Amino acid sequence: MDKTNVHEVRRLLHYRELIPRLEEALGKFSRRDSAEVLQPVRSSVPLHKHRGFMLSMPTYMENSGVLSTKLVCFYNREEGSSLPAVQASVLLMDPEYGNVKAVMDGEVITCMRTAAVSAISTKLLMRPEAEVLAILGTGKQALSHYTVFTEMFSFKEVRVWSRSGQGLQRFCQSVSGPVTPCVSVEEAVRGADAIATVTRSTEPVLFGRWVKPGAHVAAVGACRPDWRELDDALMREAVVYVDSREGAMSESGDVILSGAEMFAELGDVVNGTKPAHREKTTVFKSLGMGVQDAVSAQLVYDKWTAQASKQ
Ligand SMILES: NC(=O)c1ccc[n+]([C@@H]2O[C@H](COP(=O)([O-])OP(=O)(O)OC[C@H]3O[C@@H](n4cnc5c(N)ncnc54)[C@H](O)[C@@H]3O)[C@@H](O)[C@H]2O)c1
Ligand SMILES: O=C(O)[C@@H]1CCCCN1
Repeated sequence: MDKTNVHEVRRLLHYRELIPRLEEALGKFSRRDSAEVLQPVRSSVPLHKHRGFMLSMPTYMENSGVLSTKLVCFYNREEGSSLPAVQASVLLMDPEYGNVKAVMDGEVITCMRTAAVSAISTKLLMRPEAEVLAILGTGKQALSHYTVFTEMFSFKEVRVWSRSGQGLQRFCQSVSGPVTPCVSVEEAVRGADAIATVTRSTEPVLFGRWVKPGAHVAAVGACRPDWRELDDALMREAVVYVDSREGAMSESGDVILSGAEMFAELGDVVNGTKPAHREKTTVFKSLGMGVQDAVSAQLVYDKWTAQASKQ
């Protein structure tokens, strides 16, 4: 298999197949069994001139025979820039021979697996009677979060906020279901039961004083140790879950700078070794993990080879 392009990955990847695999992978990761998942903290190279970073995300799942690495560049672009904020490729390798089996587009994988993991955190940590979802940001992640959240849950209202009026308009035109555009973050999140923060902000946009007690926040942006999306009050009041403790300690400004305690990894909740505090305000601080890309790429590869062998 050579280069699998964006359209091919989009055609082959579906949330209904991806979500159970990701949930299983989160559980495996949190067991810290090196035969299940070996995933060192990713390395990061700053691209100062272009206000970006390159991340290298190797992962080995010995028991499943999956060896992969994602290479991803992300940028803190000016608003309105036509250049992409995130570009990625995923390499799948044969662990015995060391050859590359597939190189595939990583942008769709990044969008879908990140939104799917936020949906898993929301499934596990949101109150069952939830009615209102708020999405902060209107970029690629906002779209994938809208798609999977409206597929998985039955919210009565989905609100969205963007600091860019144009972005808000584009988002509302491109989604297939109902959405309420909001002019301020406060208007979007007041009374919301679930909130997804998917911005490129480097300073807090979501403040604890606006958040309904018992709400669940899936915090996806702010992936640098000095970047924030959530304020100290929210971080300290909420029960904080992370994807990886090591990752959060090295990369999450919201965790490091607030001094908030990390209660558990999402995988601990999947494994039943830590409780899901649905009754409390919860934050899931997502940074993204190589194992999420590994299982997503393997799923694409399996479906691609199964189809190719029938032709
Ligand atoms: N946790 C993960 O696994 C993961 C994966 C991919 C991307 N991300 C991060 O998620 C964020 C969104 O990614 P994307 O691909 O949707 O980017 P994008 O560029 O497509 O969208 C970014 C959105 O943030 C808004 N924005 C930019 N600067 C802002 C500011 N200062 N305040 C408020 N809003 C601002 C933009 O208007 C836009 O709506 C980025 O920070 C990215 O690094 C995280
Ligand atoms: O895990 C990822 O793929 C992302 C890419 C962009 C920055 C944060 N992490």
